[in-house]
Amino acid sequence: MKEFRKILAKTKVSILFVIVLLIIQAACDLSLPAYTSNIVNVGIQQGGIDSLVPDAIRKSEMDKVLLFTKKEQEDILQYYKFCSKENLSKEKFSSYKSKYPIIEKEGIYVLKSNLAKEEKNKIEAKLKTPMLITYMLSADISQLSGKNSEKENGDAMKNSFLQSIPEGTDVFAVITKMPEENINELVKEFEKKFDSLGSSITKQFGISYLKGEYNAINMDVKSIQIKYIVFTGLKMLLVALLAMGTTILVTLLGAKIGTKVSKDLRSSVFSKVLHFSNQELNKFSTSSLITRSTNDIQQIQMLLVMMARMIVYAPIIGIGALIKVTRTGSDMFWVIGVAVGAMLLLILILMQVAMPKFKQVQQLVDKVNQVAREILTGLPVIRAFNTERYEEKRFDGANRDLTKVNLFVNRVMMFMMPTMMFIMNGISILILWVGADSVNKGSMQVGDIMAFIQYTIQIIMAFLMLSLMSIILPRAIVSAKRICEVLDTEATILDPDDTKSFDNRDRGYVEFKEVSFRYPKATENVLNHISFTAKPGETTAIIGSTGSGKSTLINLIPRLYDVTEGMITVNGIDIREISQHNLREKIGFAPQKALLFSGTIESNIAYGKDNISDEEIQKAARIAQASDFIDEKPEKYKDSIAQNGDNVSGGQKQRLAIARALAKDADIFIFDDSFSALDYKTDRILRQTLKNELNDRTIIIVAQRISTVINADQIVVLDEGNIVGMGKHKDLIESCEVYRDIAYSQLSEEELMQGGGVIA
Ligand SMILES: Nc1ncnc2c1ncn2[C@@H]1O[C@H](COP(=O)(O)OP(=O)(O)OP(=O)(O)O)[C@@H](O)[C@H]1O
Repeated sequence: MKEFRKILAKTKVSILFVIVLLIIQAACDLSLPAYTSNIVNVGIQQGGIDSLVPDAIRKSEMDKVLLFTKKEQEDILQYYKFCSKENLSKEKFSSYKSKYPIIEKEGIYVLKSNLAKEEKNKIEAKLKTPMLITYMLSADISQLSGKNSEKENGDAMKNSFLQSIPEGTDVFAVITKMPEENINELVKEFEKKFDSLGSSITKQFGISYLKGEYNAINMDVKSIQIKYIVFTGLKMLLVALLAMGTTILVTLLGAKIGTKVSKDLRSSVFSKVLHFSNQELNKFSTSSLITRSTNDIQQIQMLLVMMARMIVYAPIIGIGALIKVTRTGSDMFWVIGVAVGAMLLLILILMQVAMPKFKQVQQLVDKVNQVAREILTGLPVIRAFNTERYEEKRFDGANRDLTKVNLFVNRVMMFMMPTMMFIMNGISILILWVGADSVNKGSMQVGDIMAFIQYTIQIIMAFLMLSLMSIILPRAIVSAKRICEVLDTEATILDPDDTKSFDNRDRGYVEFKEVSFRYPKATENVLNHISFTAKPGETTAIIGSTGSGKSTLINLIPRLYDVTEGMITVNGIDIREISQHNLREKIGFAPQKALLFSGTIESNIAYGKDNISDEEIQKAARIAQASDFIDEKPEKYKDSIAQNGDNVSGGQKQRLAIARALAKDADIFIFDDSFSALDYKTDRILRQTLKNELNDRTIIIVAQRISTVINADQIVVLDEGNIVGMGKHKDLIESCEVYRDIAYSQLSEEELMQGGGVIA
């Protein structure tokens, strides 16, 4: 987990950058519904007039308005410039005339430019009520307002207020003469009525008043509307482009983070595995390690790519949309509860039905993989035993099971999309239904309903994204755990802090001192108190029945496992005190199972030594008795070797593995049953050449054949992990029963007396 965190920490900056981008994207996405609402409310319904502060107003009209706010008169007028034919220069006058044609007849107040929003809000607060009262008391209300609802409301208010005034009297002339207290009372009465009408309707009154005033000034009202719609549309377009840009960047970065993390994880897992001893390798199994470094890492990559989009974005947009919805001031909040509830119910039902099947799918995929691998690797055996039919049926069964569950899961998930669309459309209808009433009451505008629908959909989508993550997340968590298991496993074979080094003049002097060994988790020792010495210039052979511990014994020398008791020394130094690299440099090893790598004959022989010359390669091949068959190949040493060395015979493979060990020019050579696939003649010549060419090196040979060991300087006889005999052939034949049994089972007495008849 520690290393996993370390890998994620490397992408911390990119992840932070993605979060910032997602916040920008969410801000853009969240502002789009507000723009739509503004286009509908202000652009279409209010003719592009967005505030109740008149840009220009006739002097006569301003005088009427100011009647109802005498105390604030100066405060309001400071934001306006009075313009008339008399106080403007000729040029200014003509420019004002083109904009406000009425100026020819009457002076006007023009709002000062560059006013801050707060200042405008302040003016609006002061002017709104007086302007509305002026509107209500205007004689030609029916002309000013095109809407029936406004006309009805306006007429009703006007009639109730003006009952006391005789018909035909100028209302404003009367009010001008009224004492200030009476005017204040009048204003209060109107305020009460405005409050009862609702903010949306009173705003519409104010807008209607302004439209009428602008018409009276002969301003180009149409162009105000078009300007507002085009300007807001352009802003919307910019925001949408910004959202698009951030989406592309986030996707790119998400993919980059995902691939980088998976690349780093793959290298970490791989370098960890390379340092594993056989003990750790056995613990995980090779196929599981392959799956962990491919499929499991792929799951993490997928999660990281999606995480940016879903886990981070969904809460931002969900919470953002909730805040925006509350700001609309609507009382339809409960609709969101209904929507989210319906969504959660749908997801819950689907999860209940589909989730167990998801797990089953994974298990069935494993099964199909296992059967396919078994069949593909065992094809020669299947053909030899004519069991193609049976295997076909076996594969078909596994395949069919997987298809069945997959189809079920897909059918269930198929319901998800249409049902989700149904819920979304249903919720939209519900919002329209409830919202229509709010519009009627004047507490909401049409554009607000549109924005409300869009925000609700954004909230639903956020929940949906999070629930989708709940499907992907458990799988990725399992994969992360499997990867961490590998990363957290410490190799049991480690270099000491202070390593000793060999004296370069010494050859390899190998000594086993009372060595015992037990495999991890095994209950009994495989080797017991083994003590012997393998000296330079001598061949030490190890012989014993199958399972007696021969391979185990020699695997201890290059520290593929560590001894459990006793010690092994090379040139007098405990091999655990030397670095693994230095120790293994000293050893040329030909394992029991000759394993070649894909490449050429040359690359395989040169595998263990840097900067090896062609002569050295050819010499190693010659000693290993491989040059004859190599020379027959069309491309000789450049001839290709397939994966696992599948395009050469068993004997040829062994000879190349021996050549590879020899090319290393080491001090200690270990051959683990490496001559078993060789014919007797080659075996004999090879041993003879080895003896001649490597006369100052330590040779350790594990063998089953008595003829291979008969001429060794020292033969160690193993039986059930114990040394039961040690010495030369002649002595052992007389003194060691186990050796004698092996010998007699392979050669006739006569051959044995002649020294095997095959001994060089
Ligand atoms: N990785 C392992 N984990 C547990 N036990 C093991 C492992 N490898 C080998 N053994 C056991 O250790 C014993 C000795 O095995 P080893 O391979 O050393 O025998 P061997 O003499 O080389 O046999 P052969 O001649 O058949 O290659 C056997 O009983 C075997 O089952």
